[in-house]
Amino acid sequence: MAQSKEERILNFVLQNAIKGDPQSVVDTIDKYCSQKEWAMNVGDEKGLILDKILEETKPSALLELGTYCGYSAVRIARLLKPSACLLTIEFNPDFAAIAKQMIEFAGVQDKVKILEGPSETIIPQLKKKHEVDTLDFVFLDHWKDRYLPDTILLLEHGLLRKGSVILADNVVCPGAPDFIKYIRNNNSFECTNYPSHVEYMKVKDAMEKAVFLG
Ligand SMILES: O=C(NCCCOCn1ccc2cnccc21)c1cc(-c2ccc(F)cc2)cc(O)c1O
Ligand SMILES: [Mg+2]
Repeated sequence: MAQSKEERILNFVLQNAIKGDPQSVVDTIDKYCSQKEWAMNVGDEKGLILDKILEETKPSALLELGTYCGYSAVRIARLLKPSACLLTIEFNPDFAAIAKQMIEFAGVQDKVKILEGPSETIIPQLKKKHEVDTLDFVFLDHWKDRYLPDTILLLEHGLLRKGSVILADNVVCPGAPDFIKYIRNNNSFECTNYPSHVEYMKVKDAMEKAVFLG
């Protein structure tokens, strides 16, 4: 069977990165995807914005929507304190299998749990099935038309608390206009826009941070 792009990315990491070194895994994926095959990782430019917001927030309970190959899960986990936990939801089983191997190679498997399936099914299960109380940090990087409905699901299920941070990738390209309209007009959120570019491209993009005010 011909290899998928995601398998080629994983194999490049297994052959070129340092096992147990999450920074080398992040750098190796960025090298492959900027020089050989584009892929929808958050990337190095937006990754630095993500890093900075994580360092300011110091979260213990995190949720990521859109694992893909595990680039942002490794990038996030490398900055977390030992007791912190990142739950990451992936819809595509092939991508989830790649991400599992990527996360284990990076050595951050103790801080990351991959949940396979659609966010609309898994979010309502987080409290009872996955022992979540409230989330300190949510990274939205899945289907762009799910950003708004899933934010509303998080609110409805009491998963946000005063100070919870939502960070959304791609609010310019591909864009999430309904999410942006809602979150910027909702007085329960304090929003900040971070202009950037689509990963590994010169095309304009941005991330949006929304702090829940309770
Ligand atoms: O499409 C993108 N991401 C989404 C993947 C599917 O996510 C599906 N998915 C993952 C969990 C999950 C849980 N529930 C439902 C669906 C769920 C995405 C796309 C681009 C992009 C930019 C320019 C282009 F010309 C073309 C593409 C860039 C990005 O950074 C992205 O993140
Ligand atoms: Mg993205």
